[in-house]
Amino acid sequence: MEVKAKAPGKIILSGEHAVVHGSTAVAASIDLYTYVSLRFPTPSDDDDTLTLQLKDMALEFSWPISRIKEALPASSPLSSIPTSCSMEYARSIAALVEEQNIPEAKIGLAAGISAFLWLYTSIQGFKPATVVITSELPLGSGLGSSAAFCVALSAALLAFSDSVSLDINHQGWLVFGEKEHELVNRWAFEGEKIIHGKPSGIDNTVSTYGNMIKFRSGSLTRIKTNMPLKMLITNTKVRRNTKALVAGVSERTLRHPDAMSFVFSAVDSIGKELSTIIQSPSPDDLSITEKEEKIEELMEMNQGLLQSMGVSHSSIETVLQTTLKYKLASKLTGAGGGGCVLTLLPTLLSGTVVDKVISELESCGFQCLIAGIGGSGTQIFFGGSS
Ligand SMILES: Nc1ncnc2c1ncn2[C@@H]1O[C@H](COP(=O)(O)OP(=O)(O)O)[C@@H](O)[C@H]1O
Ligand SMILES: C[C@@](O)(CCOP(=O)(O)O)CC(=O)O
Ligand SMILES: [Mg+2]
Repeated sequence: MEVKAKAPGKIILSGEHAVVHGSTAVAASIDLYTYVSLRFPTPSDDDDTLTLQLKDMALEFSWPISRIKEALPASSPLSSIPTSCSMEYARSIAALVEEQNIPEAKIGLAAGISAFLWLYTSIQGFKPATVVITSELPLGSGLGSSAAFCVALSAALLAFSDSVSLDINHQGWLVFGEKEHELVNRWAFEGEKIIHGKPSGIDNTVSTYGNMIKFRSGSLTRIKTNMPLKMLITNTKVRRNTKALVAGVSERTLRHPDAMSFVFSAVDSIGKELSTIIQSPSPDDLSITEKEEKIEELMEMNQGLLQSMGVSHSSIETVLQTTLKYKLASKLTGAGGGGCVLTLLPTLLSGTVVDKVISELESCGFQCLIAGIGGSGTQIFFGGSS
């Protein structure tokens, strides 16, 4: 029995960090995916282990099922309702992760492996299986690799659970229905909590549903748009950790509650205005160029507010200054502190300018890509190959 699942990464057009504190944010899926394949052994395989292979990194982690049963609280009933990982369970999982001797340079993976063990044992219990992960997303760069990982994992695990009933004979990639989407999203959020500490839920939500969304306090509004949005994504290649950056903003908020509440409120207004512009039918009173100019201004304002939250970085500032030379507006995307920067590429911008700005950014050691925006959310595929 085998199932594959895929889930996309994302860009946040406005509102990262502030969304954790209740502000409106706007995000879109991108056409870079994390893939999870889940296979249960047949009795003749005589395999009684749970194995996690991280293919891109050539890493494999494996636990005898007897060891997992010994380490984790025996009375963890399989739950059809997504539940949070208790402190006690988290400690037991941490012991299982520590035994794997993760290379020091890859210690950031411990959080992802813990989320894996939580989601696996909560949805599938103590069954042997092999789970293989591959990803087109850079990890820890603001493109939502943690959410894509949790969403694809939850989708694969739920595909073979009693909580959903699916046509396992379906040919090709299958899109979940509303009920399954909700379940995947809620489980993925529990995984994100293990990785991020205090996630807003925007990343797992846009990875589950795809397209473009407006998100505020846990609820999503789908954004319908005919506007062709083209963004250059520049990866500064400065790795950072979302959990630490989110905690840093919370600490600043505790120190300066009044000032920060104005910052969050300004970000909220930016998100609302941005979604109105993106959704306004074309052609209307605003031409595409006028809309793009407004979006550029909102992006610049959002970047200024992110800077005042303390999540910019010298590498991000270099990208901003470089793109500004070409009169292009940019903002960081995701948690900041390094990671990726978005630059709006207006419809009428010539290819020559795009080539020039990319080559200047690349000469600084950054990596540029133009991803498709607003594609499909999570999907599953029954059977061996896709
Ligand atoms: N393909 C993957 N395999 C294992 N762990 C992953 C994978 N993708 C993401 N993760 C986990 O998520 C962490 C990165 O998440 P985060 O700091 O939120 O950055 P981002 O979500 O922007 O990539 C990694 O350090 C790892 O723990
Ligand atoms: C900073 C934040 O708004 C987005 C984090 O995105 P990423 O993990 O850096 O891709 C956190 C959140 O909303 O959960
Ligand atoms: Mg993340």
